[in-house]
Amino acid sequence: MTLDMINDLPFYTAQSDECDVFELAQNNGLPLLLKGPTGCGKTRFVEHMAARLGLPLHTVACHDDLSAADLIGRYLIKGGETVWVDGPLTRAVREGGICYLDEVVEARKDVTVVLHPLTDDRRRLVIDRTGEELRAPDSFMLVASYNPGYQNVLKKLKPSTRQRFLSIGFDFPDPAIEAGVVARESGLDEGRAAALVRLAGHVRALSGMDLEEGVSTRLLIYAATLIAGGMRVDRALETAVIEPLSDEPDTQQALRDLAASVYG
Ligand SMILES: Nc1ncnc2c1ncn2[C@@H]1O[C@H](COP(=O)(O)OP(=O)(O)OP(=O)(O)O)[C@@H](O)[C@H]1O
Repeated sequence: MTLDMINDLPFYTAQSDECDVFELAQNNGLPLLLKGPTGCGKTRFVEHMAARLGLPLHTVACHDDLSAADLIGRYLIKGGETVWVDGPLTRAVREGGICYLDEVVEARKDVTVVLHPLTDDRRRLVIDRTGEELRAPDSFMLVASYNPGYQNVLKKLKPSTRQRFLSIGFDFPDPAIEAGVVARESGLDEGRAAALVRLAGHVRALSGMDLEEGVSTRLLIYAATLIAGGMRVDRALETAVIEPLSDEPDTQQALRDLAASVYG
């Protein structure tokens, strides 16, 4: 039995010293930015660390319609009365917990500016609508993630935002670690999980195709889950890897050829 299971923590295998960095950042009231491709474990890492530190976690999936009120809160009519309802950022500040802004680069710049007084030594959240100014408790931590791989020139974090965060670069784990993660999450045996990870290595090395990004650990876990459930490997790869990665017939064929070379 692993320590994670004993403590009932969300399962997470560290890639490097990211757990120590997170803990030091949290201890010192510093915000943290996680950069890396989709499905490589950033969210799981935050869930694991929040549980390990015993802090409540409020996660926000950022998008371009997200308003400052979505983060901070708004007045709502309830039973004929107007009541103030905290947003996830305010809840995290009040509770001294963690607020995780997933894909923060999707949020409008006027929203990210709300974060500025919270992410420097002021550590304050101003709630204009209620006239409150909250001082974040020492345990409060802001964590954000983004995927630099999308190379969307229009969507970049302002330097004044990104230079308020410590940053950790994530990538897909080393093959042995990734095979362990895939096996553990799907129930597939390590040998067949390792074959999926080998295929992933080839897919991630492909260049000049219409793949915006290599196959994620998340998709490998999907494929492994289908295989563990009794699906033929080629069908599982079609559904969990090839179709999700590309709509282009030529690219799909190239992926099938790669799979054939691994599974020969
Ligand atoms: N190091 C790891 N330890 C344990 N599980 C992992 C690890 N890396 C990836 N996973 C698994 O991969 C899945 C996808 O990871 P996660 O949701 O954390 O990705 P993400 O990087 O946050 O993706 P996105 O940017 O799309 O939100 C997790 O649900 C988990 O099953």
